[in-house]
Amino acid sequence: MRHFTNIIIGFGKAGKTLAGTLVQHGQDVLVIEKDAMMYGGTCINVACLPTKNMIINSHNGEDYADAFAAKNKLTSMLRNKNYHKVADQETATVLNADAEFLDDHTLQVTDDSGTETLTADRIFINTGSTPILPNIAGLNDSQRVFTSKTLLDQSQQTKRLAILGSGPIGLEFASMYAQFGSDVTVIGQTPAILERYEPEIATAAKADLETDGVSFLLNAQLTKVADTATGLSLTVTTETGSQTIDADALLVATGRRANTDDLHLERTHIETGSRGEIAVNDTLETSVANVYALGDVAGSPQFTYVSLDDWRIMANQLFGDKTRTRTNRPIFANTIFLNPAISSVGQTEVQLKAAGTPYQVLKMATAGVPKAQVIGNPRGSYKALIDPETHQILGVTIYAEEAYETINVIAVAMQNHLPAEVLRDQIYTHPTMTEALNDLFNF
Ligand SMILES: Cc1cc2nc3c(=O)[nH]c(=O)nc-3n(C[C@H](O)[C@H](O)[C@H](O)COP(=O)(O)OP(=O)(O)OC[C@H]3O[C@@H](n4cnc5c(N)ncnc54)[C@H](O)[C@@H]3O)c2cc1C
Ligand SMILES: NC(=O)c1ccc[n+]([C@@H]2O[C@H](COP(=O)([O-])OP(=O)(O)OC[C@H]3O[C@@H](n4cnc5c(N)ncnc54)[C@H](O)[C@@H]3O)[C@@H](O)[C@H]2O)c1
Repeated sequence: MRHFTNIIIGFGKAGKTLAGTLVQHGQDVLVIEKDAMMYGGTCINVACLPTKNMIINSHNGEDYADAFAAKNKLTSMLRNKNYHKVADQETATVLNADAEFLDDHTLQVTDDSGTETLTADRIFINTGSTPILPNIAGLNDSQRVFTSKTLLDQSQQTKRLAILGSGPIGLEFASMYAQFGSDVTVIGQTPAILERYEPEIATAAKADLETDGVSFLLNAQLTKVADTATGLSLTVTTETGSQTIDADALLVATGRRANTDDLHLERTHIETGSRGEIAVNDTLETSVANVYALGDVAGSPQFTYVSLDDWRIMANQLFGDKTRTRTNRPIFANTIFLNPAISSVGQTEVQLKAAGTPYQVLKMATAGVPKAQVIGNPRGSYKALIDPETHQILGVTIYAEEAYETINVIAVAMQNHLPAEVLRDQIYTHPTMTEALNDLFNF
C-alpha cells in the first residue's frame, strides 16, 4: 500500500491548480485521472474551450469540417500541456486509473495492470459533473442521441439537429450549429428561454437565434424518441397538442449532476446533498476530516472559474490566512456564448422589484457603440440597474459583441463598491466595446 501526503481524484480545474500549489509548498501529490483523454479536465477537452473555439470559427464562416479539425488540434495541444504541467513536477505523480473509496481514508485504483490500495494524509475529490439523461421512452436506446461530449466527437456535421434543453449548453450548441448552416430545433420545458436574464434582452436574443435558423418548441415535453431508417422521430407535446418532428440527431442538454458514480461513497462517511453533490462546509471539507471536494462535484456553480475559486479557497485554507470561504467569493458574472454573447452580473429588475429594492434603469442599444459597427454586428443592448441615491451598481445585462469582457469590468466595480460615475468617467481605449460604459452610465 502506497501512502501520499496528498491525493487528488480527477484532473479538473481546481485539482490540477491545487497540485501545482502543493508542489510549490514542497509536498508530494498524486493526481488520479481515469481517462487519459481528459488530462486537464472537462473544460479544456470537452466543454468550454472546444465549444468556444467552434463557436468562434462558426461565426467566422468556417465550415464544420475545418472547425472540427481545428478544435481537435486545440484540445490535443492543451491536454498535452496540462499533463506535463503537473506530471513534470518533481513531487507530483499522475496516475491514469479509476479511483474508488474503500473506506474514509483508503482508495483503490484500477487500471489495465490491476488494482492498488492507496492512502493519503489528505484526499481532494475533483471529479466534476456528468449529464443528466431524462427518463424518456426510447432516449437511452437510440444511437442518435448525444451529450455535448459525444456530439463534439462527430466529424460529420449534423444537418437537422434537435436539442432537448434550453440552458447554456442547449443554446450555445443551437447558435453554433445554426451558424454552420444546420436546421436546429430547441425543445424546452420552460415557457421562455434565458429566464434568469432581463426579459426584453432574452426576447431579442431569441429573435436573433430564430433569424439565424433556430426554431423553438417551448413549454414542451419530449415524450418519445424513435430511430427511423434515416434519422430520428421525436414526439413532442405542447399546449396545442402532440406533434412529431424529424431530426438526424438529438442533443440532450438537460443539466449536469455531480459525478460521484465510481467513487463508492457508500463505503465512507462522506455525505451527499439533495442534488447528489458531495456535501462540504464553507472551506470545502466533507463530513470526513481531511477529505475535501472541489468544483462541480461539490455542488459549486458549474463554471470553470468557480472551480478555480474553489482552488483559491483551498490554497488559502492550507497555506494562507484562512480568510477565503465559499460564502465570501467575489462577485462573478456569467455568459452564454451566442451571437453575440449575453452576459450578466448582479440582480435583474424582477429580482430587485421582488426584494423591494429601489433602482434606476439605464439602457442603450449596442448599435451605438462604434466597435460593434467595426466588428459588423450591431445586434443587442445594454441594461444597467443602479441605486438611485448611492449610484452603486445593482445589476447589469449585456447582449453585445465582447459582452464577456465588458461584464468583468462591471463585476470588479461592483465588488469594490465603485459608483456608476467611476465607469462613466473612465478613459477607455478606442475602439472597444468597453467604451459603451461611458454612455451606459451617462445618467
Ligand atoms: C459543453 C459545456 C460547455 C461549458 N462551457 C463553459 C464555459 O464556457 N465557461 C465555464 O466557466 N464553464 C463552462 N462549462 C462548465 C465547466 O466545464 C465545468 O464547470 C468545469 O469543467 C468543472 O470543473 P471541475 O474542476 O469540477 O472538474 P472537471 O474538469 O470536470 O474534472 C473532473 C475530472 O475527474 C475525472 N474523474 C471522474 N471520476 C473519476 C474517478 N473515479 N477516478 C479518476 N478520475 C475521475 C474526469 O475524467 C475529469 O477529467 C461547460 C460545461 C459543458 C459541459
Ligand atoms: N458559457 C458557460 O458558462 C457555460 C456553457 C455551457 C454550460 N455551462 C455550465 O454547464 C451547466 C450545465 O448546462 P446545461 O445547459 O446542461 O444545464 P442547465 O441546468 O443550466 O439547463 C438545463 C435546461 O434544460 C431544461 N430541461 C431539463 N429537463 C428537461 C426536459 N426533460 N425537457 C426539456 N427541457 C428540460 C431546464 O429547464 C433547463 O433550461 C450549466 O448550468 C452551466 O453552469 C456553462
